[in-house]
Amino acid sequence: MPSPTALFSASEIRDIERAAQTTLPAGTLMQRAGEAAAELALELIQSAGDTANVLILAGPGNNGGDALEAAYRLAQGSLEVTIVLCADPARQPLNARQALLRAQSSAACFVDTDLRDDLFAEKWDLVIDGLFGIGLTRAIDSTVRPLVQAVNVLACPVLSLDVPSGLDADTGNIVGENGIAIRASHTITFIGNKPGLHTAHGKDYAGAVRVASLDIDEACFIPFHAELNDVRLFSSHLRLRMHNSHKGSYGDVTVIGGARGMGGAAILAARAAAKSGAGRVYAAFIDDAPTHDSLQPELMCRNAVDHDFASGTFVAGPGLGISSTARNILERALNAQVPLVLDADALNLIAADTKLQTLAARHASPLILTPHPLEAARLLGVSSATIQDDRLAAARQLARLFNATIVLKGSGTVIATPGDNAVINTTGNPALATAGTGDVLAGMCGALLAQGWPEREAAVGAAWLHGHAADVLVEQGIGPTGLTASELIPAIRASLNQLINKNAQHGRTL
Ligand SMILES: NC(=O)C1=CN([C@@H]2O[C@H](COP(=O)(O)OP(=O)(O)OC[C@H]3O[C@@H](n4cnc5c(N)ncnc54)[C@H](OP(=O)(O)O)[C@@H]3O)[C@@H](O)[C@H]2O)[C@@H](O)CC1
Ligand SMILES: Nc1ncnc2c1ncn2[C@@H]1O[C@H](COP(=O)(O)OP(=O)(O)O)[C@@H](O)[C@H]1O
Ligand SMILES: [K+]
Repeated sequence: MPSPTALFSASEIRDIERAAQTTLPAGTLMQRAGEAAAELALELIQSAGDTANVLILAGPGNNGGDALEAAYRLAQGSLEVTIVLCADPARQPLNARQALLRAQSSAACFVDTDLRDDLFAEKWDLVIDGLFGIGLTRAIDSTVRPLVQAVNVLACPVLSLDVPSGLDADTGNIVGENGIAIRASHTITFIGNKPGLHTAHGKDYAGAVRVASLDIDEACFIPFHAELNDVRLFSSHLRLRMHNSHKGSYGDVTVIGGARGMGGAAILAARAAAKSGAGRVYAAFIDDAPTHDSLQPELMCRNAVDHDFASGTFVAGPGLGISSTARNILERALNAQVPLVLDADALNLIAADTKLQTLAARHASPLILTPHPLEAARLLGVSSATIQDDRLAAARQLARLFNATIVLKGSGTVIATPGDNAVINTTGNPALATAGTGDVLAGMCGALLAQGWPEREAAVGAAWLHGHAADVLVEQGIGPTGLTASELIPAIRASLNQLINKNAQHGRTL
């Protein structure tokens, strides 16, 4: 078993599969996949009793073979198993053809796809989707499309095998132009976990993901290049405070931003930095600075032009604007050899200015960039659709270009650092889709850098905590609708303290 958080591309899965097959009798992996799928199916229909009605859709390739193996097993008991075979048996791969023969020998009932209307008038307790897996190369065509549409409006659980049919396992996008995909409530994915189940459309289409490694020998697993976020990735920095410490022990953060009309963005980032543990926080405003933040008077508010850029950690961008003053202040920050987080308009200014690009790429201290897809698109000179087409590739490309840690935000935030595995964040939800939550994330990254966390751990830890705080708030009924960025900040503080306390060894600072 590889690490439970490892993610593999479809081509890596095929390599592992090939290595495993050399030592196993033909059809073994498919039989194991069918067995694991049948096991989960039984869990999902537990409440429906022994006579539950299960509809199984089997496609033309090995994914269909997995479905037929599952059908064969489920039909051994008292369940009503109905199979729709969307394949010409003469063209099935050998193992899938064997699986068909076994399913045909069972009590499962085969129905014709033409009987679709009757089919979907039935009440199903579970649908198993084995139409297509990682072999889908083009949009699901008109023969299967109506079946997918019909499944997607059913109220029962839908279990996809390996990947929801129609979803790209590498990118989380729908395969092909005008493609369509099954929206599953559960996905059982084989051999190893896949990035496309966790980013872009992945979470919406895959539902709850379970990995069945099919008992493949550990030696067949190749090193992985992407992984799911996990507290273990940053836990060594979740340290209790030394008693003999002072504000200088936890670093200074300066947020540069807050141009006229956008002062709130800088304040949100600064408040988030303070509540994520920075020792001192400055809010350096591009235009007129307020005397203070009356809700958070600890913040030191001042005009950016008067600020000293020689030391501390900087978060440039929240509400920065794109004025020439903003540009010149940003240049000063890029020239200073200080840890730096770049967000929002700092990224837009850099995208439009080759000198700033060079300065950013040459920045010798820790550097984190936190673009959303449109900002990433501007930095790479492409459209945001191109970024979303392959979020992992885009984040990795930006990491190489700027020799920095990139946090490509959105559903399944991707964190990429040169020379290291890309990480897909697992926490967070659409409550975060509201103005200002990105400013909060940038402030958090700054605070963790200021407390001495390395850039990758700061980015990965900030993304995890930011999402976790939103998850906790939604559980409490504060969101998803109407959660505000301000409300997120105290929840982040609570999550951070909980993690630190949980991680502390018998109250000792290690
Ligand atoms: N091998 C093993 O040991 C194991 C494999 N495993 C399982 O195998 C899955 C991969 O199987 P796979 O490679 O056969 O591909 P799969 O996803 O079934 O689809 C390919 C078929 O679809 C067809 N097709 C493609 N696009 C189409 C379209 N738009 N519309 C219509 N047809 C289209 C394509 O036809 P063609 O492109 O040749 O015309 C071909 O017939 C994997 O996800 C996992 O579930 C597990 O059992 C573990 C062990
Ligand atoms: N659907 C979602 N699921 C998870 N996280 C999300 C979702 N939508 C937005 N977020 C998170 O919310 C934040 C939004 O940041 P951003 O778009 O920069 O907003 P703003 O600039 O208004 O602060 C990011 O951290 C992003 O990952
Ligand atoms: K499938």
